[in-house]
Amino acid sequence: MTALPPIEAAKRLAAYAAVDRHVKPEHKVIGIGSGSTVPFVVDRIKEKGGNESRVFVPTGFQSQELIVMAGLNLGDVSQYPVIDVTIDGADEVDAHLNSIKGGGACQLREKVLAEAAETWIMVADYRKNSQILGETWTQGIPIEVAPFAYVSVLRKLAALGSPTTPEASTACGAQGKVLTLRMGKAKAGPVVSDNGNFIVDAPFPREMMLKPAELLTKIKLLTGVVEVGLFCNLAKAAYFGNEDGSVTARLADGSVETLKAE
Ligand SMILES: O=C(CO)[C@H](O)[C@H](O)COP(=O)(O)O
Repeated sequence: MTALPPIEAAKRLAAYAAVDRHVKPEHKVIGIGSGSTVPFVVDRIKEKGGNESRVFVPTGFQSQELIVMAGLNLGDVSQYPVIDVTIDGADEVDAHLNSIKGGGACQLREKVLAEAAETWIMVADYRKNSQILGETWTQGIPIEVAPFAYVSVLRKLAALGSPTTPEASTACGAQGKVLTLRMGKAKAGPVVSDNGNFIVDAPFPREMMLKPAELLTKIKLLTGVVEVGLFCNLAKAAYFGNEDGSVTARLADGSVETLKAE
């Protein structure tokens, strides 16, 4: 196997373990998530073969390109509303398999494919394996917002408790991060999602992050919010590649397995 930098190697370990466990020969419709871990998922699926009679459904532009470049059959969730298994990355996963997603601004399509899947699996490196959301992913919950409503949504998120000054953020345990409209890196102006919407990153007080499903409901009810990057009660398992070459598998029933390095 090619030598990779440690974090990339950890991502690959997680992705390979998840494919080996959850993509079964009888699975014909497979969801492919977004981010930098997912290319290893596609590599493994390609390597294992048997894909001629399968269809792969992407969560966004990046995964669509991955599927096409790998020579796999591309499908759409409107053609395949029931997916056998979707494997996706995550920005942080808590002790109960709730997660923050949307670091790549794909959370709307990612959630549609997570909910469409009989089995939804997360893959990540060890840095994402957390107890409480917001511990390591400090920039806030990614929220997809209708562009014309973003100022109104920012005001409502602030009223809900998302801090707008570093002082308030530090005081409430949100690690100094503030409510922000996500801006492009090589583009003037805001990040625009694959669906033409803006992304707001909203940190919340630690006590609110302890109850992610409750927080998700509150944010989702704000007019102008399209989707929230909190994924609660959806995952069957999460796989984390570790620095020592092992993989930690955390399952929905709370059990934890360590898959030893080969
Ligand atoms: O939610 C996502 C994109 O919206 C990604 O799955 C998440 O950001 C994880 O990415 P990576 O595998 O690069 O850590």
